[in-house]
Amino acid sequence: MSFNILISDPLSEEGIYPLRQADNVNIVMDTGLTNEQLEERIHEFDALLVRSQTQVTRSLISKATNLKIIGRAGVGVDNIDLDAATEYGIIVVNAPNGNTNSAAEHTMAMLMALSRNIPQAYHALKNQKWDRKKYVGVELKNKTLGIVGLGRIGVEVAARAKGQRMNVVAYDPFLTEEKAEKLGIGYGTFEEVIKQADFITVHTPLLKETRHMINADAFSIMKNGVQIINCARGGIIDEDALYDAILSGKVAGAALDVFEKEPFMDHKLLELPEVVATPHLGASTIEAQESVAIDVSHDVISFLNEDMVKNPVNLPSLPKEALAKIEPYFDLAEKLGAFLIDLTNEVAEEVSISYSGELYDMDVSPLTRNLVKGILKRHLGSHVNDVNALYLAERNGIAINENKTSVLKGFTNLISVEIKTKTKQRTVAGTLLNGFGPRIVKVDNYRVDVTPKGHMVVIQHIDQPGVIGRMGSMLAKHDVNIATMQVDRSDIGGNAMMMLTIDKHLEQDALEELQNLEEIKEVVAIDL
Ligand SMILES: NC(=O)c1ccc[n+]([C@@H]2O[C@H](COP(=O)([O-])OP(=O)(O)OC[C@H]3O[C@@H](n4cnc5c(N)ncnc54)[C@H](O)[C@@H]3O)[C@@H](O)[C@H]2O)c1
Ligand SMILES: O=C(O)CC[C@@H](O)C(=O)O
Repeated sequence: MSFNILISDPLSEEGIYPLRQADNVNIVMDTGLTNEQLEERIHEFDALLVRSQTQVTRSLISKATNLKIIGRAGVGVDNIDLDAATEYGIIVVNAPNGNTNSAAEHTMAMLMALSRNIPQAYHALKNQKWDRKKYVGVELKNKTLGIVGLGRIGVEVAARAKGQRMNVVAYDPFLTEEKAEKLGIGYGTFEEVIKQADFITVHTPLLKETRHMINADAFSIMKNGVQIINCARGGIIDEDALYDAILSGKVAGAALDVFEKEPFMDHKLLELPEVVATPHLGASTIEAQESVAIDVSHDVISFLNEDMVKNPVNLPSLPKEALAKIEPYFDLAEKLGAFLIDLTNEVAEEVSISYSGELYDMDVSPLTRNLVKGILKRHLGSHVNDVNALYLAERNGIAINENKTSVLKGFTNLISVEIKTKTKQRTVAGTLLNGFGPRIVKVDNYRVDVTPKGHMVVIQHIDQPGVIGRMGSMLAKHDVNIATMQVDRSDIGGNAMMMLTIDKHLEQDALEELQNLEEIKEVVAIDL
């Protein structure tokens, strides 16, 4: 199978070497497409690789009928409509580590440029002004740097600032006392941190909670003469409030690499001499660009060829070891879902999944997604995948319940699923037999032992002599060969279930003939 890949933002040529090496991809690098041109062409591609310029909007995604993966060569994915990608079953991957160092170094460069007025002094000198008085700066040593957002970049900035002999104090909802101690920094609430800082640098993503978190209220509690740096995302700082705070003298300087609207050119902030600015250059180093492009290229190739990614954004990712443990169950989970929906032959309203035995200690979320995928594919088709299965279940009003228990008799692991539809309630349970693969071991209250594969027939009947013989001859009449047969019953002469695996699909006429036998209550053909 070959794949078409579009690269719509400039990516490092060395970085996309893994893509160039793959023999089943056709790469189109076109970084000059307008939004309209992109929308016209996007259906041609299986993968789209971007940096921060291309706006991957809902409208674009809705036209991307063949798109399977969007790769973001960088961290921030705010130029990608993640909800739309998830809904359309398109996986989004990023390169979260490749530019951390460069972004941290750029932050330090901004901090130093700001504290020593380097850009302003340089600009004056270029304009024939030798002014040593005007550009007196301040030392960083013994000043307090407040870091808002102590993730990958925040941590690196903290280490570098300590190297400058600064006191570092940070706020991050996930920052614990132990972590702060280990890093040798102080910590506090948002207010506590921004109140005591001489310099404040933000390193959060742009989220609902972080949009304008540095606003007029925040400025009002900061020290007079505070200096602010934003190398994270435009919008974390309220630009109008920053402008006012600089004019009022509250803020002595600001260094900005990112802006609410980019490109950022005709803005009143740029007219202020206290503002130092770069055009979103935090990740613009040869090393970072190569590294993010390599990471994202590897993920795109391995997703297209093997369905595996390291850095998914719209799918929870598991550590390698945890994934290796849970992966063997994927097929069983999907098959149980598919089996159950064929058995009920009605749209699901509620699905309750119980994981037992050794599954108790595992992160089973990928199994739930696979199981729900198996259920939904029957009515929603092949566009259901791991990315959108839970979203589509929710959108279609299907409640998904999940529970775990460590207690289990007989098997080492068991997945039991109950499905409720408008008129039915059915259950199936399956296990992964060590060395033998997946097995269905229970259907409703009947015990079976069947590999969930190929063509099956589930027959509910009355337990009485002759049924099996009559059924066998009827199937023979339709040239249906029985591969395996299992029978279980509730009690002598009561209800019973027969489960057959057969060598071909059971046609409707054969199914109806079976159904017409007096002792038979229900016949369901299942093809997995
Ligand atoms: N200027 C550039 O070119 C450039 C380059 C790389 C990254 N970035 C941006 O830098 C930012 C940080 O990147 P990262 O790789 O360190 O991300 P990260 O995910 O490792 O860290 C983000 C941190 O922000 C914290 N956070 C979230 N909400 C918060 C809140 N309300 N208050 C305080 N902290 C909060 C998170 O807990 C996390 O620790 C992102 O916005 C990213 O897009 C910019
Ligand atoms: O692509 C870029 O240069 C910017 C990347 C940066 O903003 C990021 O979030 O990784």
